[in-house]
Amino acid sequence: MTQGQVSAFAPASIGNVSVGFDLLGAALAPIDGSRLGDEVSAQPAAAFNLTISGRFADRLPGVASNNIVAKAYDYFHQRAVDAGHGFAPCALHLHKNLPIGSGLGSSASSIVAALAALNSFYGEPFSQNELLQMMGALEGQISGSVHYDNVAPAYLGGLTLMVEYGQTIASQLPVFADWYWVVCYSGISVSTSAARQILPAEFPMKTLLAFGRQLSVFVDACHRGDENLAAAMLSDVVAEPYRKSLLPHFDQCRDYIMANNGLAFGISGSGPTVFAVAKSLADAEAFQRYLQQYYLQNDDGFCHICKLDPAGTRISKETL
Ligand SMILES: Nc1ncnc2c1ncn2[C@@H]1O[C@H](COP(=O)(O)OP(=O)(O)O)[C@@H](O)[C@H]1O
Ligand SMILES: N[C@@H](CCOP(=O)(O)O)C(=O)O
Repeated sequence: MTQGQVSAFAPASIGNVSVGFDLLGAALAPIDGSRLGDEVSAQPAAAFNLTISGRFADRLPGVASNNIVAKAYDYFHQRAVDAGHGFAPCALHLHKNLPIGSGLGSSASSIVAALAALNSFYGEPFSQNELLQMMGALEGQISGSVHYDNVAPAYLGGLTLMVEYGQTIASQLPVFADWYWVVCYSGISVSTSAARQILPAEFPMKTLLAFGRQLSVFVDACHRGDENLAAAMLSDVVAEPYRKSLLPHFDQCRDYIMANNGLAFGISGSGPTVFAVAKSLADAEAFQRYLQQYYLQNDDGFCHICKLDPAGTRISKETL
């Protein structure tokens, strides 16, 4: 156990990235250097305690034990004890920067920051893959089913493809470094669990074939560095047709972006955040201005120009 404080920052993420429902995710880093993600700190304490601060702290469950960070602590503790590790309590602090129910992987960011901070604080009892499995299990408690497309990019960084075979949960794809990812959170909340429930339980064969073709061609195009082909595949035949009805002005914004050099436009995770992909900073700035004018619904909303975050979760340590 570390004697000082350990902090972990986990970035916001785009789930699905249009083409890979539950299978593809991307970590985000605003180009203005702002920290779009949650941070959790652990420090020695006589008993467990969770304190919370940050812009969206007041939107979280009033009872701290219902916070996913407290659940992450209990789960980590149980798993450590089961694995035969000693365990002295610690206190956690959550800095909640991400809006809840935003489609930016808000719960995933808290989960990843909490488990990464705890693992570092207790001297890395769990491997990266064990920790990712634990992150997926906690995310499943919130959304109703295990999906790694937010926790994996938030932890590992970059553009992550879910493997879920043998010991490998996710692998990182090559990225197009010059792409800008403009993300716009409208300011309203959409529950991931509810947005999963409106999807059909079964899809027609035509949709299945389109989904398989687009995802596999996208992955192949990333590996071959064919950005036009990769961008052409970035559309969502699974969730967007059903979920866009929850998102005012979605079609209008897509029409503008795609008519003005946009490479792609889609729903980030389960929404309401949307993302637009631009090839130049000038295009990204134009998309940001348009989305700020037409997609924002209230003062909680925001719009960031991002690059993909190659680093994922960052750990910092302060010794006493
Ligand atoms: N630290 C936390 N961060 C985000 N959501 C949390 C946290 N702790 C508990 N929750 C609850 O988990 C649910 C998250 O909802 P969800 O729609 O999955 O959000 P998101 O898509 O932003 O991750 C909400 O009911 C929220 O109150
Ligand atoms: N694949 C999931 C992603 C949910 O992302 P979130 O940021 O809305 O939690 C889904 O589409 O349900």
